Amino acid sequence: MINRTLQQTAQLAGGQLNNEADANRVIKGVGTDSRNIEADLLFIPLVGDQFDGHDYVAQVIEKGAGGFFWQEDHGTPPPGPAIVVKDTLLALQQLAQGYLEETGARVIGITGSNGKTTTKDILYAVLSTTYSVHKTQGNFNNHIGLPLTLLSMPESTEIVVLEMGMSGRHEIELLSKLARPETVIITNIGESHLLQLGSREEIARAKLEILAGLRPGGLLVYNGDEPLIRQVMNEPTTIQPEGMNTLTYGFGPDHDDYPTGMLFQSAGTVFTSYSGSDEEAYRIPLLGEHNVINALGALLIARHYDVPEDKIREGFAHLELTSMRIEMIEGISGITILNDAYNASPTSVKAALGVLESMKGYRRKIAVLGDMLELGDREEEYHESIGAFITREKADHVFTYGPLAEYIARGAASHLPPEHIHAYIDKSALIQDLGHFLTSKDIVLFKASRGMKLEEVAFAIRDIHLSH
Ligand SMILES: CC(=O)N[C@H]1[C@@H](OP(=O)(O)OP(=O)(O)OC[C@H]2O[C@@H](n3ccc(=O)[nH]c3=O)[C@H](O)[C@@H]2O)O[C@H](CO)[C@@H](O)[C@@H]1O[C@H](C)C(=O)N[C@@H](C)C(=O)N[C@H](CCC(=O)N[C@@H](CCC[C@@H](N)C(=O)O)C(=O)O)C(=O)O
Ligand SMILES: Nc1ncnc2c1ncn2[C@@H]1O[C@H](COP(=O)(O)OP(=O)(O)OP(=O)(O)O)[C@@H](O)[C@H]1O
Ligand SMILES: C[C@@H](N)C(=O)N[C@H](C)C(=O)O
Repeated sequence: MINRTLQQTAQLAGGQLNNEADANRVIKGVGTDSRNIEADLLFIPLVGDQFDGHDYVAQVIEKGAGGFFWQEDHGTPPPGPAIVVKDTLLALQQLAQGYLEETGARVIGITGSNGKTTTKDILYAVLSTTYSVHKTQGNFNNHIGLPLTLLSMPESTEIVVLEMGMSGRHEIELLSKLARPETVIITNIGESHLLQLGSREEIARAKLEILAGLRPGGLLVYNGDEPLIRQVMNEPTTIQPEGMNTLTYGFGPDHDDYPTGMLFQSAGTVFTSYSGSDEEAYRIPLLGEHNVINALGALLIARHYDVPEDKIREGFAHLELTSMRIEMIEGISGITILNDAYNASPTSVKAALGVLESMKGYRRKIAVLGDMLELGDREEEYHESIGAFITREKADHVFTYGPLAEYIARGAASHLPPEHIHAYIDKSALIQDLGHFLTSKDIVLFKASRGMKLEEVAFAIRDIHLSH
């Protein structure tokens, strides 16, 4: 994490030290929440929708904070190690950019509608076998989270892997220009945040903003099965760096890397892929075709960074995936849970149902699906189409949760008999009925948008069924 004097910090952030006597105080790390501030941290008070961080500066001084930013439009700063800035958010971003430049860490940026976190975790595992690597923690992927990620980076970091998220245009452009990546990857173009963007073409344009900060001669790796990426890349308004190189991955031999075989096992996937001249075999502790595709993207980048093949396999073997991304929970009562409840969009729900379909040897397959949010004015149509996608090979029963998910139930009637379709609005009723419904050797998938907090149902079922 950043470790600088207040004088150095002020220079990096474009601020002014309020008291020269504080010039040589040292800050070790930054924080934006007074409730988590510890001694020596730099407190950065952000002005948010609910709170103004400036109201908590006195508290952080009492806690022994190493210093704090103070936005100049908030009047005179309270006594203490203050750095006065025009805008605390901009100062956070500028400090992060300056620190990144001083460390010299090489930047890999990841964006896409689905798979950013998964691909980040895969890349981190593989690159860490060979380099000192830092990565986005959790889902800190926006105009606040990305700078905080950079400022938490050890000085010795060689490569930093940054998730770049968006729910509107020009958000990724800001992140890319801040981080100046040398390599970027676009995982896919789905439907996430369609409400704000209006079309998949606009989603693609938002994702291609990642090229705005790509260094000259930089590398773009992308999912070649998504035609919108190449289409938008070739639009005259799309910013591209001079000498940009590209690599594609996906299904089929017209990509730089593609799977030639996949074997789905109970707790992982074995796949062979063809890249350049050789066909190589790998195993990932992940489920689903979509995670093979995520792994292919990471493979291309790992080879670009000269990670030896044996180290790539070692990285795959030690991969630790962020929770609630097709997370398998098995228990002594014989019920298996697939917790994929972090978020949901039509593309990712179809991917998850594909995983359920590939699972063999279970008595019944049950899909518990909640509302998919932020899909715009065609949301009901999207939900009904997911229902119609559920064949008996994918699920024997479907439980829906939420008002939009009732359209999933409606669509499910295309293939499932009415007694196999169960719609709920009340979470506790769902927990109770599902808890009684599930029996040994059932496998149950949970998937819904973040706002539905469907993991609460998954954890309740776990606690009912897997603890005894
Ligand atoms: C600014 C901030 O960090 N807010 C967090 C805070 O929100 P809350 O509403 O409670 O407070 P305010 O924002 O009003 O507070 C202002 C500051 O005051 C601090 N403060 C408050 C009280 C107090 O007693 N002391 C204080 O110091 C406070 O800490 C603020 O700094 O808490 C929420 C609950 O924990 C947080 O969720 C909220 O964080 C916001 C949303 C945020 O952006 N956090 C980033 C660090 C981040 O990266 N969060 C990611 C999620 C990012 C995300 O959603 N990405 C999108 C794509 C990008 C969309 C883009 N348009 C966008 O706006 O994000 C995606 O789809 O992935 C995460 O946490 O996972
Ligand atoms: N390549 C992919 N194609 C389709 N769906 C995917 C893909 N990768 C992951 N998913 C699905 O998307 C869900 C979220 O995965 P992940 O967190 O990696 O995506 P993300 O892009 O980081 O999401 P967010 O933008 O919300 O942070 C997973 O649980 C899985 O269901
Ligand atoms: C939480 C955010 N990353 C996201 O994915 N939002 C959509 C709407 C979801 O939760 O499905």
